[in-house]
Amino acid sequence: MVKVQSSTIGYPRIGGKREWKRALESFWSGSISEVELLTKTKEIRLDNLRKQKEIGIDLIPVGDFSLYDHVLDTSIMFGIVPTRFEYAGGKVPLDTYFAIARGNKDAIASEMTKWFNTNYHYIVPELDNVTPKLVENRPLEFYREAKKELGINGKPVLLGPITFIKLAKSSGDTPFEETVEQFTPLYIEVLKELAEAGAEWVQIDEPVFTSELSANEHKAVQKAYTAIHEAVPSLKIIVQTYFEKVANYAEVSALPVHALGLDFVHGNTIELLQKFGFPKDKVLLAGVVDGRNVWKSDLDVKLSLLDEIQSHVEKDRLIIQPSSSLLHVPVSIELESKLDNVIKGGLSFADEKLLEIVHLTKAVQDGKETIATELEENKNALTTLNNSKYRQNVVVKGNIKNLTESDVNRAAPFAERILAQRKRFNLPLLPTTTIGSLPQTAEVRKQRSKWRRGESTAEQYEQFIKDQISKWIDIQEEIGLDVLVHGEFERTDMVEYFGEKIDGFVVSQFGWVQSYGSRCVKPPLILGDVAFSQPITVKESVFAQSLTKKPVKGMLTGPVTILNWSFVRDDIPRFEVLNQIAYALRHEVEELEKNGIHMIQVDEPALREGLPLNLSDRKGYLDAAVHAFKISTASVENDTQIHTHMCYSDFNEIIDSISALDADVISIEVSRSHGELISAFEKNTYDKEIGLGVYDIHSPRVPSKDELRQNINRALKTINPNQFWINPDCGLKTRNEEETIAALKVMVEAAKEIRAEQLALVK
Ligand SMILES: Nc1nc2c(c(=O)[nH]1)N[C@@H](CNc1ccc(C(=O)N[C@@H](CCC(=O)N[C@@H](CCC(=O)N[C@@H](CCC(=O)O)C(=O)O)C(=O)O)C(=O)O)cc1)CN2
Ligand code: MET
Ligand SMILES: [Zn+2]
Repeated sequence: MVKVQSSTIGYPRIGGKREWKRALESFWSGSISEVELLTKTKEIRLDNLRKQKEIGIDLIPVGDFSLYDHVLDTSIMFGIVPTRFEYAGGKVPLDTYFAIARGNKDAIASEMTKWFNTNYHYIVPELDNVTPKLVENRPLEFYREAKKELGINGKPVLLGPITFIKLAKSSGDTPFEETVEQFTPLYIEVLKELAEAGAEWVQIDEPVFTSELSANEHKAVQKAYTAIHEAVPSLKIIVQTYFEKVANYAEVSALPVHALGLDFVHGNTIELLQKFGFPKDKVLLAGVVDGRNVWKSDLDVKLSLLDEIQSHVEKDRLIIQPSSSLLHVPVSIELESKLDNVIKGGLSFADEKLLEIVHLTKAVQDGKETIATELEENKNALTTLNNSKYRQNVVVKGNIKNLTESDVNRAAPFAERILAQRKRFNLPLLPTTTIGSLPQTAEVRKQRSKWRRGESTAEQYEQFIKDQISKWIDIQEEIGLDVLVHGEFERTDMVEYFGEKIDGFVVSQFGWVQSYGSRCVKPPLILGDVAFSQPITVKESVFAQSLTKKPVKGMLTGPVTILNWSFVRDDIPRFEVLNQIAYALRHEVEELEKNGIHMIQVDEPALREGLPLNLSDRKGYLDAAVHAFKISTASVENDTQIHTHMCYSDFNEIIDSISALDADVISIEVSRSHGELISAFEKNTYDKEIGLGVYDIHSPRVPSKDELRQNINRALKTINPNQFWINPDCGLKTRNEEETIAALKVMVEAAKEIRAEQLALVK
C-alpha cells in the first residue's frame, strides 16, 4: 500500500518560553559560559525534534536550528567573514559569529534586513574580499546529532545557492553566473558528505524562485542543479520554495531534482498545476497548512485542495507539509491560559499545525472517514468562532462604507498646509527631533511586569511612567532638541500595545516569534471586527506636552504596520481589515488633535515589507496602503502636521506611494544605504519635508560630530535645507540612557553648526 508522507520545513528555535533568548542573552552578558550556552540550546533543539517525531512527522528537518540566523550560518559554513573581523580561517569561532551579527568594539556589524515579506531579519552576507570554502559542514553535524541522540534520520536543510547569492551583497561586478559557479562545488561537497553519512532526503531552500529570474540567470540555475544532481544522484533533493507561487514555473519545475516544494497557501499555486501540470518524474511537497498565520486550518477545505492536487500528482508522489518554515508562528497554544476557549479553539500555533499535517496525511492515505472525529471537532471549533460575538460588529462595517473621497484627502494641498504649520510651530532651519521611543530600560520592563503580576497598583505604574516622561522631557530640553517625544515607555511594543487598546484584537501570553537575533515580537491577533473604543495614546502625549513649550509629537503606529505585524483573521479580505484599523486610528488622530497635539507621527515601518513578492499584486497593495494611511490622517486641520517614519526598506520602488501618503514630514532610516536612498528622493523631486536618519541606532557606538556633519552635508547636496529635518535612524528603545544622551547631544551640536553655516550662506 502507498504510504503518503508528512513533512515540515522548519520549526521555531526560541522554545515555548523563549528559553533560547534567555540562554543567548545570558551568554552575551557573561553570566553563562559557551559550554552552558551550547548545552542549553542543544536541549531546545532536541526537544523540537522529539516533538515532531512523537507527533508522527515523517520528514523531520535538521539544521534549521540557529544560534542567531540561518543566513549567517550559511555564510560561516563557507568561511565568509568580512575582513574587519580578522578571521584566520578554519571553523568560525562563536565570538566571531556573534560579532558579525552584533558588532564589537572594533568592527561594525553586518547589515541586517528583512527576510522576504516577513518580519524576520537576516544578516546580509558580504562577499567582497573572501574566497568561499567549506570550513564546517553544519547540516552534517545536525544530521549526525539527530541520528545519534534520537535515532531520527533527519532531512538536512540548506539555504540554497541561488537564494544565498541573491541575498548577499558585493561591491564588485562579478557576474551572478560566475558566483553561482564558485559556490556549486561547495554545495556538492556538503551534499556528498551528507549522502555518505546516510541522508536520504535533503531540503534545499530556494524561496527566491518566487521572483522572476532572467533567462541567463536560469541557465546558471539549471547548470548548478545539474552539476549537483550528477554529483549526488542518490540523494532525494527537494527544491523548496515558499511565501508565493513560483515565478518561472516552467524552468523551476524542469530542474533535475527529485522533488519540488510549493506553497499552496500564498499565491495561486493550484492554478499553475491546472495550467501546466506537475512533472511526472518528481515528488510534490504540498504546503497546504499556513506557516505564516495562527488560525486553525479548515480541514475540509484543505482536503478539497489536496483532492484537486491529486488530480495532477498521484498519492505516491505526494508529501504533505506546511506552506513554509514554522519559524514565523509561535510554539504552542497549550501555554495560553488566559484566552477565551472560543478563541483558543480557532487557533493553531506550530505544534498544533504539526497535528493538522498528521491528520491531513492520514486522511489522504486512508480516507477521510478515518479522521471523522477530528473533522467534526475542527468544524465545530471554526463555526463557534465565526458565529461568536467577536466577528459580528456590524457598526464598523457600516461606518467605513460611508467615507467619501473628501474624507480621505487633506483639506488643502501640502504647499498651503506647510505655511500654516510653519506659522504654528515656528521651528528653526533644520529642526532636530527623534523617532519616538527612548530607552526601554530593564527598570521600565521590571515596573511593568510588577504591575502585571499584581505586585504594584495601576496608579503606581502610571506614576512611574509619568516620572519617566518628565525625566526625559527635561533631558530633551537640556540637549536642545526642537521637537520632543514622550518616549513610548508605556508600550511593550509599537504594535502589541495598540492591539491591547483597540477592539477586535487579542493579545496572547506566549505568542512570541523571532524578529532578529534574540529579539522577539508578540504579534497581536486580529480576531474580529476592529473598532476604536477608548483613547489610546492621548493621556501620555497630553501629559508630556503639559511639561514643555516645545512641540511634543503624538506617536501612533500606522494601519499598514499594525496589519503587517499582526496575525490577521483570514475569513475576510485583508484590505477590509486594513480599512477597519485605519478607521480606528482616524478616531485616535482626531482625539489627539482635539486635546492640543498638533504634530502627530503615524509610523509605517512595515509598509515596504508587506509589498507582495508577486509583481502583479503590488499596485493593488500600495494603493490600499496609501488609502488606509489617508483614512487615518486626512481629517486634521491644515496646521496640524502629520509625520510618518519608515525603516529597513529599499524605498526606490515605492517612492511614488510614499509621496501619495501626503504626510507633511517623513523620517527614514538610511544609515545602511546613503547614496541610493537620497537619489530616490531626489530623482522624484519629493516635495514634502524629509528627515534622513543621520546615525545608526542599532549600534551602541556614539557617533562623532564630524561623521554626523558629513552625513548631513551629503544630504544637503540634494535636499533643500528648508525641507530637511535632523533625527536618528529609528527609535531609541534598544539603547541605554547614557549612549542615547551622548549621541543626541552630538547630533544637536552638529545640527546647530550646520544651521549657522546655512544661514550665513543665505545672507
Ligand atoms: N512588532 C514589531 N516588529 C518590529 C519592530 C518593532 O518594534 N515591533 N522593530 C523592528 C525589529 N526590532 C525589534 C526591536 C526590539 C525588539 C524587542 O526588544 N523585543 C523584546 C520584547 C519586547 C516586549 O514586549 N517586552 C515586554 C517584556 C516582555 C518580557 O520579556 N517580560 C519578561 C519579564 C520582564 C521583566 O520582569 O524584566 C518575561 O515575560 O519573563 C515589555 O516591555 O513589557 C525582546 O525580545 O525582549 C523586537 C524587535 C522590525 N520589526
Ligand atoms: N516610533 C517608533 C519608535 O521610535 C518607530 C519604530 S520603527 C521600527 O520606536
Ligand atoms: Zn524605525
